[in-house]
Amino acid sequence: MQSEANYVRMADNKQYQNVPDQENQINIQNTAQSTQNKFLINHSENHISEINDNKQKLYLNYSNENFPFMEQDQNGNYVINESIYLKLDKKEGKKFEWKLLIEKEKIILKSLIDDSKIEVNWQDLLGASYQQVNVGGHNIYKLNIYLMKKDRKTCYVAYNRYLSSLDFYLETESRAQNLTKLIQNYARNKSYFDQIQQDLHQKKIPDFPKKLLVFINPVGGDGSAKKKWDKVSHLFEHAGYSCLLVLTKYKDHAHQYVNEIPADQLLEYAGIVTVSGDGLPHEVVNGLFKRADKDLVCPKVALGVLPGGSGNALINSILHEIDEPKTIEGASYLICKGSVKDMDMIHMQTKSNPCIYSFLSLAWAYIADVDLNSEHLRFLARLRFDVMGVYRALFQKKYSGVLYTTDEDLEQLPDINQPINIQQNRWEEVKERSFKYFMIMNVPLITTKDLNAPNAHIDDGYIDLQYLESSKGWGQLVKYALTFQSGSHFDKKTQLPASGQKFTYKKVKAFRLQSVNQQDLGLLSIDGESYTSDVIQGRILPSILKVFSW
Ligand SMILES: Nc1ncnc2c1ncn2[C@@H]1O[C@H](COP(=O)(O)OP(=O)(O)OP(=O)(O)O)[C@@H](O)[C@H]1O
Repeated sequence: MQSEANYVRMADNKQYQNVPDQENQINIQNTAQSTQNKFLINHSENHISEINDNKQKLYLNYSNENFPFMEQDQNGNYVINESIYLKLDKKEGKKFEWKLLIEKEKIILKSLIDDSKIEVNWQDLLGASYQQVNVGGHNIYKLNIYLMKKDRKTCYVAYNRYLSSLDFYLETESRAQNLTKLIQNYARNKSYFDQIQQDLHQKKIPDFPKKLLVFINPVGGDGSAKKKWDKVSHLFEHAGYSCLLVLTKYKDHAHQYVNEIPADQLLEYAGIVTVSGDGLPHEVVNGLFKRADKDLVCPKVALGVLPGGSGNALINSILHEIDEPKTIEGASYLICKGSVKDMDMIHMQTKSNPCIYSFLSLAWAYIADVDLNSEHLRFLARLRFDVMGVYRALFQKKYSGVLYTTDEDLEQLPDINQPINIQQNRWEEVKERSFKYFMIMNVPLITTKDLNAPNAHIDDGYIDLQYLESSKGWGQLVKYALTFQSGSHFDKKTQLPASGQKFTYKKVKAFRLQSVNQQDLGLLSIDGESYTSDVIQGRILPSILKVFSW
């Protein structure tokens, strides 16, 4: 598979290479020349006494060793002894000694000279790297601790995650390397804190699974997915990941790739990332779940999405649910943190396609029309949905179909070639057979920003169903079209359709939609991809897909 792919392998552990730091070298040298002996601190001479405030804390100590070690305090808690660092004030050329404490929720850097203290919440910690720098003729090691704090530059701009770094200096490479690994491990997984003691006891800091398989769709959205990746790839390096990039060459390339790659190779990856709209993750998920060994690989490989297309509903729904910035930096940060969550999917079925895995939605009638008939407006990026949405709300169509739903858990879908047996599984049939709007949702957002299903959650075990029968009148679709983008078609308190809205809203476990006359139902959009059939049915598969989230 790999020889066919147009791939670029990023340098593994690039951050470990020696990178001369010209700026610092010049600034530091002025003072270091005169204070050379003092500058390179002798760790054993500067041993700092233990700090014990009865909290569970880790104190790093490198004295006489290149490896931090731990010991038990008088309360029986394990502590890792303190270490000494230099922080250099570039402007004034001063040097400061600092120590590093790692706690379960945060890293604390304390100055030994004054009361200065820097606290980094685990939640904002991205990773670390080190480089060799030459200071006053001595090679020392610059350690960068990377943070990505949630912030807004001005009140007019939405929140984003911004990269910053804290720079410290260490005397030996093995100290810098060990500490880099330790911080990268801890940044990815808070519970690594509990394991640090054991690792240090055995003088071994493990490498975490740090390979990602990244698919980039060069033709998705406005065609800028590769540029978008280039803008954030350094964040993945700072977090310690190495990435195999695959630029997709044709539709279904990613599907085929993940479907055919041998399991042992696939399991080397902590996750699969797409830089695209929703089409490429749809391919990846279907390629993965249609593998014969899906029960082995799917629980171990997580899906991450970087918004790089015109419809980015999946990643924006995930970010929406955890209140993270809906930006490529926010999405990158989410993947870098490495936490994984179980998400629901819907197993959908048409007569010609017995198994379609959907993580987003099924649109028919108005929305399918807007989504799929706006392909010729692709040059407008996400604006294409707005332009087509207004047009179709003004010039409305009616769509015929028979709709069945049930809120009972189904072990499997009914035989698609047989009529639904209403007596079984509490199936209900909707009386009216003409609709203007029909939407099945598994996530809250229908596009990059439209909050169509504010009460749908990625792991609630239900399908959100909304539909509007034709008998409800022309004005109802216009009212719906004007409000569904903001989510104000729902009452926030009751979580039911807002006053004046006449669409039907239900949480169901399974559905079937079939044509009244054996003809095609018309356009069906599953996760934004086009399908046609005279019947489509689906059931919820709770918590089956691993996605990067917390
Ligand atoms: N190299 C390629 N050439 C043609 N089509 C491709 C290629 N790579 C991926 N595709 C297909 O492009 C379609 C759109 O992809 P993607 O979701 O990334 O972009 P998008 O513009 O946001 O579209 P969507 O409307 O689905 O959100 C998908 O169906 C995908 O299978």
